Amino acid sequence: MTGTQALRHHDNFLQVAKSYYQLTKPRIIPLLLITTAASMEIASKGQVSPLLLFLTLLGGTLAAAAAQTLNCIYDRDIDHTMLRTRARPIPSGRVQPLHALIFALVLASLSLALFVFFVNTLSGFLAMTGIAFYMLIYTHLLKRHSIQNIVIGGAAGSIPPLVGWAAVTGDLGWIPWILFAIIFLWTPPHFWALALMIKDDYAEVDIPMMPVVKGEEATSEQIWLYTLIVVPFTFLLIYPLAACGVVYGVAALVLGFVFLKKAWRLKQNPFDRDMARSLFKYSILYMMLLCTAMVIDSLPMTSHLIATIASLFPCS
Ligand code: HEM
Ligand SMILES: CC(C)=CCC/C(C)=C/CC/C(C)=C/COP(=O)(O)OP(=O)(O)O
Repeated sequence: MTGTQALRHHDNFLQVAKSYYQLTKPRIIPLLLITTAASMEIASKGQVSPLLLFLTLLGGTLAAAAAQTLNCIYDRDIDHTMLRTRARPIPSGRVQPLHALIFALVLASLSLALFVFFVNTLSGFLAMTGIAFYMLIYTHLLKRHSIQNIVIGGAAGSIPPLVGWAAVTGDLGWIPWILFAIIFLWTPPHFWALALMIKDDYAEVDIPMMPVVKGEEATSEQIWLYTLIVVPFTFLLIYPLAACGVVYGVAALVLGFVFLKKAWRLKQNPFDRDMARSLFKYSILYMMLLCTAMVIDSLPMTSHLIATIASLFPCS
């Protein structure tokens, strides 16, 4: 092989690797992992073993990547029509659906093996349930047929904290189910804000997303209602569950206030796409910071620090 041929070969390999990477919709995965990590830190009171954390996040990454790849195969027809998704690897012809299917099966098998052999069976079972729910319930049954598609489908994206909790404790309880519910209730404001921005795209492919079927006013009203429920819901982790403390409490209060303010402003201006964009972006920041606060709150160092500060202000 000449030098030029070797270089071309190398470039081709990089292009193929990039296409497979894009099949996994990699930008969404970090937030799924942050919710998993937050749950693990709460479950272990901030003392999760770094190896268990690494293995669980790796297994979660592989499962989420498999789920997204399967979704790319199933939705290749509508992805081809929509502007936002047209350049994805399958609709643009860079990856054959059969090759993508093999890739997804390999990722899912690696994830299951990793969970079962190095973490535990329950976490593996939950991760596989996440893939199955996302594909069968959301992508197949609901996405193209029900206006409640992302409300019910949101359960798939809410499974990662259950995986994290199960990885640490081997079972489930109230706290992980409340984490599940927080993400479940957060999903409609997260997604419908985006759907308001790109309503025309969904209308073109006959996907019954809320803004297409019910219009901007009803959607922004629904966004407001879900935000109104999810923000108070986040405080259940403090009372009665006592899973989080003051750091999380302050974060949930401030972050929740801004979330409500943005949702309220959108309700007042349902046709303003900039406000919808602002709420969509904020929804991601909200979940990221809320989970980060859970992690900080659960670290033993934080409770020591708070105890020290409290001792400086003795009350008689
Ligand atoms: C049924 C539930 C959900 C639906 C339908 C949904 C839908 C979407 C869509 C269509 C996008 C735009 C992606 C793109 O431009 O390619 C997006 C972005 C995003 N979603 Fe969701 N989402 C859901 C749940 C979640 C969950 C549970 C998380 C994580 C906890 C999440 C995290 C993100 C992030 C981080 C982005 C931004 C990606 C970027 O930077 O481009 N989503 N979501
Ligand atoms: C535990 C585990 C493995 C869970 C996996 C759950 C999972 C992959 C959730 C992601 C939800 C999501 C970002 C949906 C995108 O909607 P869409 O597919 O309609 O987006 P699109 O319009 O961009 O294709």
